[in-house]
Amino acid sequence: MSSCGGPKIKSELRVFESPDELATDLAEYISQLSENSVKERGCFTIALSGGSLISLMGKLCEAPYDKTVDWTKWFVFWADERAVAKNHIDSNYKLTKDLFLSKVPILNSHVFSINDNVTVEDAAAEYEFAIRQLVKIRTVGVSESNDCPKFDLILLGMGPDGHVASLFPHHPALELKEEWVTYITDSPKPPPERITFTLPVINSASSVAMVAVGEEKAMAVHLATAGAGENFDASSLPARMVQPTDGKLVWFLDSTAASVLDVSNSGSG
Ligand SMILES: O=C1O[C@H](COP(=O)(O)O)[C@@H](O)[C@H](O)[C@H]1O
Repeated sequence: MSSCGGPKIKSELRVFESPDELATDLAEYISQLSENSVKERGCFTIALSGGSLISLMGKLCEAPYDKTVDWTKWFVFWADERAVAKNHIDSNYKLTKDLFLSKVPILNSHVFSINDNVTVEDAAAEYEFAIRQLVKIRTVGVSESNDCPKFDLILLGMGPDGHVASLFPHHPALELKEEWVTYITDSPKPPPERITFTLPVINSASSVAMVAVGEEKAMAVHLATAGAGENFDASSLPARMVQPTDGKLVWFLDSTAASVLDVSNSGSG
């Protein structure tokens, strides 16, 4: 692995020869954060996305983590979900259930999936309400700067267009300041209806991990992590708007996703 501090945005870049090496380090990283949160707060709140990220979490289900992670202290959320039934192939919940949740002993009552039986508008409102209740009892922490929920870790994938969760380039949802969870009905990537965390929630997390593999992500990775000119339109690249206020941002990249990284951004390896 080579590692370097990101440029203008306070972040760490971890670059791996292969997705397999990335997955090994990602499992260790998540396990360490879990251990720290359980020690400090008695629980670990993690918000997941969909896509390729979930298969890259597979090593967490294997030794030693299957035994060493305190799974009973985990509370699982979704940073975004597609408006499809939970057994639909496009469901982020189904993906996570099949590849991760079915393999580790996380309590069912600690899994906060998004309602697939109501409209996206209602599902977003219901999800925000549920998170507000968990913030009140401090299962989910709270940001001191803006009263937003402070998840211990938000794991994000990124599309080749730079979208994160279901926040797409130039979409008005990128501007939301008060809402914690919102919905969209015009996703450029199918399915069109989705529910998503807003940027204030993502940027209030204690840790955000951005995971990207594959050459088709290389340009978006470069633009999201490089220093940009004053005229750069941030809303053209939502991944660039992920800038935790008090938390830490770590990029996990394979060598192909990192292939266009600005060399002037690379620090010690
Ligand atoms: O639609 C989505 O896409 C992104 C990226 O997916 P990937 O397969 O290109 O890694 C994902 O992070 C998001 O959760 C999902 O809904």
